[in-house]
Order: sequence, then structure tokens, then C-alpha cells
Amino acid sequence: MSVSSAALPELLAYSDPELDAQGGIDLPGAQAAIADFLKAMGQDITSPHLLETPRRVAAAYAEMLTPRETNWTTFPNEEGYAGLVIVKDIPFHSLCEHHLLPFRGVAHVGYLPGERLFGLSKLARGVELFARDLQVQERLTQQVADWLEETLSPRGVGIVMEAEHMCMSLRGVHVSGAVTRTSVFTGELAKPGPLREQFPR
Ligand SMILES: Nc1nc2c(ncn2[C@@H]2O[C@H](COP(=O)(O)OP(=O)(O)OP(=O)(O)O)[C@@H](O)[C@H]2O)c(=O)[nH]1
Ligand SMILES: [Zn+2]
Repeated sequence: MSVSSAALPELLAYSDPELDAQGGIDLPGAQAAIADFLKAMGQDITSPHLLETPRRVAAAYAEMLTPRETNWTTFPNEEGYAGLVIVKDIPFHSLCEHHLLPFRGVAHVGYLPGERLFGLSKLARGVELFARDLQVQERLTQQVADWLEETLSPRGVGIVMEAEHMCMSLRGVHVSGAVTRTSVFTGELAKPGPLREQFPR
């Protein structure tokens, strides 16, 4: 049984126009569901301390699951730069699809340009684009690689992601600090060689 909406704080007063503009997320529904969830966890949702919590949690998850609008500008590679472009240590966080707990770490995103270049910030934005979803690290890594391939048609792509999963450290097996590394290398980076050495190992 869902909590009556009369018991919930007025949602619209807190709504974020950016989030409202994108479809797919039912914020009032999420808010009611979080209230139900807290109740099912034995929490007193009428306590003044928890009154705003369903609204905050719904908004927090909506934010974490909504990619930011981005203009994916590319530039012609006028000088014919043929070396590796790599942005290392891009911090990212995502949500594990099994437990809805965060995993966070760094991504190293590189490519061997063909005819087009990305502004460097777009490599970090590309990681964020796919990280704002319910994920497993393997799929996230592959999606970033596929996106770079499809957008730039480069000579090769290298994505390395290293992250700690809260579902492994805060619960379950309870191992803190274990780092999961995933990597995808394509094209001229598919075979080990000096260029691959530039990616953290
Ligand atoms: N391959 C992969 N597994 C993940 C990722 N994030 C979480 N997992 C794992 O997903 C698995 C879910 O396993 P289940 O056995 O169904 O769930 P569980 O009983 O909660 O598992 P435990 O964590 O071992 O307690 C766990 O082994 C998690 O460590 C990820 O990004 N990639
Ligand atoms: Zn998990």
C-alpha cells in the first residue's frame, strides 16, 4: 500500500525544472515509493527528521540517473595530429544496478584521432553521460568506447576504468579498498604496444 500523497511534503515546491523537463522519471511516484520503503524498513516516516527524506532521496536518484545536456562539438583535425590523446584520472561515480549503491573511481579515456577531434572536456562528459545510469562497470566501459568509436571514427580507442564498489565495501563481502579495473582497447590500440603503455596499468 502506498503512502497517501497528503502525507508527503508538497513536491512541486521543490521540483527542479531541469529534471522536470526530461521524461521518464516520475518524481512524485519515486517519492511515495521511498516513503513506503522507509516504512518497510521500520522507520517512522512521520518523524520530523524523516519528513523531507522521501523527497530528497527521489530527487537525488533522479539527479544521479539523468544525463546532463551536452553539446557534443567536434573539430576537424586540421594539423593531422596522429598521436594518442588521453585524459587520465577522470573522477566518476555511477550506481550499481544490483544494489543501487555507488561505485566510484577514475576513468582514463584515450583515442588515436582520425579526421575529427573532441574538445578534451567532452571525454570527461562522455564518461558522465553513461555513468548516470544503473550500471555494471563492464558495460559502462564498453559504452564509453562505443560512443567514442561512433562519434569520432578514430583509429583506435582505449578506455580504462578503476573503481571501488560500495556494494562490496559497505555490505556483503565487506572488503574496503578493492579496486575493479575494466578496459576496452580497439583498432590500432587493440594490440599491446608502446601506445598502450601510456594507459595506467
Ligand atoms: N561484474 C560485475 N559485478 C558487479 C558489479 N557491481 C556489483 N557486482 C556484483 O554483482 C553481484 C550480484 O550478485 P548476487 O549474488 O546476485 O547478489 P548478492 O547476494 O547481494 O551478492 P554479494 O555481494 O556477494 O553478497 C555481486 O557479486 C556484486 O559484487 C559490476 O560492476 N560488475
Ligand atoms: Zn552492487
